[in-house]
Amino acid sequence: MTLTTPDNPDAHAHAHAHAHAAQAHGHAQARPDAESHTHPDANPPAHARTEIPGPSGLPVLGSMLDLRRDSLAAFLRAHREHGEVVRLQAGPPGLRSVFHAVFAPQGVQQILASEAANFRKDHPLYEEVRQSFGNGLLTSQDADYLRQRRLVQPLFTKRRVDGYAAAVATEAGIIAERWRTADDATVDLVSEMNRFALRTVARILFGTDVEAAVDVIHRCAPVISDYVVRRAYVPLKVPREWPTPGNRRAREATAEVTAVCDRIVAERRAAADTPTGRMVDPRTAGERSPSADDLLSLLADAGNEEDGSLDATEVREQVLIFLLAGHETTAISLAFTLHLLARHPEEQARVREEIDQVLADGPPTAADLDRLPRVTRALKEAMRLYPPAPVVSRRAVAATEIGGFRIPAGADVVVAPWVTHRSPELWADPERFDPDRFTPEREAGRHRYAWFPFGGGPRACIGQHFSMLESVLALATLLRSYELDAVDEEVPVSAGITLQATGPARVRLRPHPL
Ligand code: HEM
Repeated sequence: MTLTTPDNPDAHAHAHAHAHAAQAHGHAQARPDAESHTHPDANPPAHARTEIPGPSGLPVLGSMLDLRRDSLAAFLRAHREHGEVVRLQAGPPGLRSVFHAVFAPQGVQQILASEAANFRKDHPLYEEVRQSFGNGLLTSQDADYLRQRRLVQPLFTKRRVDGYAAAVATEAGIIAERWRTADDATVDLVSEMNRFALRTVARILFGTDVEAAVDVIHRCAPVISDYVVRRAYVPLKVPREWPTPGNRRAREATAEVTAVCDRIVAERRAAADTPTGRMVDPRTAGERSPSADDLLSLLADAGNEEDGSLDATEVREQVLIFLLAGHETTAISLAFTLHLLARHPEEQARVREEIDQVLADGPPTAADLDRLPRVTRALKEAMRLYPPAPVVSRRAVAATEIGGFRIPAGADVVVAPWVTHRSPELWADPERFDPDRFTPEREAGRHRYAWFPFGGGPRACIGQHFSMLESVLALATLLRSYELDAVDEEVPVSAGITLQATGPARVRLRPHPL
């Protein structure tokens, strides 16, 4: 897999220097990496076309209803009918919101990587996410972002991530055990994997004291996510303070998750003097065991520092962002991998054969990761068909050119793994589940941004290595214990902040002899 986020902590110093240089131009948002060249003053060449094609939609509402009803289908149709750069408009004249969608890998690379400094997280969707979930690593920009990323990066180096394998295997083992008592031997993968991923990220990043948070996040996160997405695309927003039922529901849900995060932080602070709760120096964090220097320790410690590297609100917001970003995405990729394998028994048998050959009696370890390429390929193919972050949004600072079209300054722009991953120009028979698309030979011939479930460039997912490890080990644990038959053939989806399964993905379980 091509991954863009460097594990090497040295990359920070390098990136930092770049970011400062970019800041001097007034647009730095990020930690540019080797891939990223900033063109903050980019002027599109005169020959760039200003008329961007796109659906005209309804005379008054434009594409609003299509986008509301099924934005993923609307994007696919826009690509099919209008090409690689499309202009969409929604809402009545005067209140119309206009945005651009870019589908070709070259354009995606420009937005996420090579012109990353010109494409900021100022898009209305990110503004709403920021207001609801706070200024954590996913949403912050500029100096705040650099500070936060430097602080948490040591938790995501390869060595640290390998150290999380035991906790992942334990949590996956708990799910496998739970399934032994499932009613009618049938489970819904969507809710099962949600629970697994939330418990796992909570355990790894926050220690073991988060049981209470699991239920609250489970219940409240979807309410807040729905609210955020609904607000992001309406031309005229009702102020958040008004006492409408929608505002009230979202406010109550936010208050609950905030209280839970505050409680987690407070409990850890109270335990700070005990040997297990000891705060540590983030500079030496990599040298210690995961339980003694998890995310919460790093954050709480930084929150204590006199130079104010993180204030109390930032600590809580970081906790919240990591709980959310760290579970829904992995959960959906796991659920769809298992469900696709349940729908493709021959592929499931090939994957299981590999697992049976590779795994010894005990739980899987990080060392098994490279020895399970078939499992990894099935996971990557599931993330192609069901990218957990189906759409990623930005706002252009300066005008630029993409694919021969002029993107104006201030334009809202989205890239959509959902569409690029299904483009017939890039993927033969794109709807077919075919894990062999991800053999090393076939991957080598592909554009870096033909497959980008983790985003790319300086703001690529910090959790990607962890998520891959977690998913492969969980798949190995579950598939070596159970054979799966699909009960639901199709699982309906919609685009929230992450991809949402809007129906169950049930499978029937048959114990697989060990
Ligand atoms: C299949 C699993 C996952 C997928 C598909 C995924 C996808 C993404 C994508 C597309 C982005 C970039 C968003 C943008 O450019 O606007 C991102 C960023 C991020 N993800 Fe993930 N993610 C996954 C798992 C995780 C996990 C397990 C964690 C935490 C433990 C995590 C934490 C984050 C954070 C904090 C960011 C912001 C990083 C930054 O801007 O520096 N993600 N993720």
